[in-house]
Amino acid sequence: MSKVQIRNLGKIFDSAKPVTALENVSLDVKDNEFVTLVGASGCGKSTLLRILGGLEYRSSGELVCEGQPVVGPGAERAMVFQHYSLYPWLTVLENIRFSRKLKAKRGNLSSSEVEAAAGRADALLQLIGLSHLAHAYPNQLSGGQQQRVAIARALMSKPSILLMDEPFGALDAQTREVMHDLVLHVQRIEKTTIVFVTHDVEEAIYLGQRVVLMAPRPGRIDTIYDVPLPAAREQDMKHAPEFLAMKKRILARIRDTSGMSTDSELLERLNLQAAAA
Ligand SMILES: Nc1ncnc2c1ncn2[C@@H]1O[C@H](COP(=O)(O)OP(=O)(O)OP(=O)(O)O)[C@@H](O)[C@H]1O
Repeated sequence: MSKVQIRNLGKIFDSAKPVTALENVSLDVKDNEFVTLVGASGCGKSTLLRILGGLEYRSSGELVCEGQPVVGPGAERAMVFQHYSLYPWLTVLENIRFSRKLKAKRGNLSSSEVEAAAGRADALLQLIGLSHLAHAYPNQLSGGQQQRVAIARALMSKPSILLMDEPFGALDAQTREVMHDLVLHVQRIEKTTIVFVTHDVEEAIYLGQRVVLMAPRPGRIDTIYDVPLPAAREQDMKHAPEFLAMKKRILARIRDTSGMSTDSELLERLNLQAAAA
């Protein structure tokens, strides 16, 4: 069954000069599927994710999550962004528990639910390997550690859909690899459906069961690739011929659809102009 159904979705930003950020986008994301979105800058990846998260209105089309039309943010959908946005005045554990605490304060949680929530926060801390830093503050953590806390915080309300916008964009290559395996592990045990935006084609193939390639002007879906790798990913798979062939194909298609010129004649002209200046 589809967890997310996107039908003929469009988005026009009504600025002085209207921008068609998305046109006629249709996509089904299955239960427990991991879908990655890639594409040239400005093709509407973040806009699509924000619409899925209910943070942005669509201009046209339909969007259904778990059988319900999306009209705003919802507890079944959680978002993780590139910038960790932790509360600096709260400890790691308090950051993770934050949303539950708010609910409890508002009287929306029974005492047994509060207890269960405390247990879940501890379990999430263990899962992300940061139990020893439970009482540290965000400024005492590395970027990778902060992003692990942000992921745990997003998972705290047990969302069935996790929307991730370049979550590892600011991390170094080694930390990213650790984060990739962590997020795959989380998805396996929590059975979360994940839609993940990235600029990094290797990351998109390693994580995704399908890679959705978008193209700009107007933002649209260009090609959907089924990733031909076993479900249980291992870092070595990045060197497999089918992985490398897919990476090459997707990179070439991004270049073709980006609208940016790599034309040698144009570069030559720039060189001549620079020399004449
Ligand atoms: N608030 C806004 N007002 C006007 N135009 C916007 C707004 N947000 C995004 N856009 C435009 O919509 C288009 C899609 O933007 P979006 O950020 O979704 O692309 P993206 O694929 O995520 O880009 P990148 O990979 O560079 O982050 C771009 O042309 C952008 O300039």
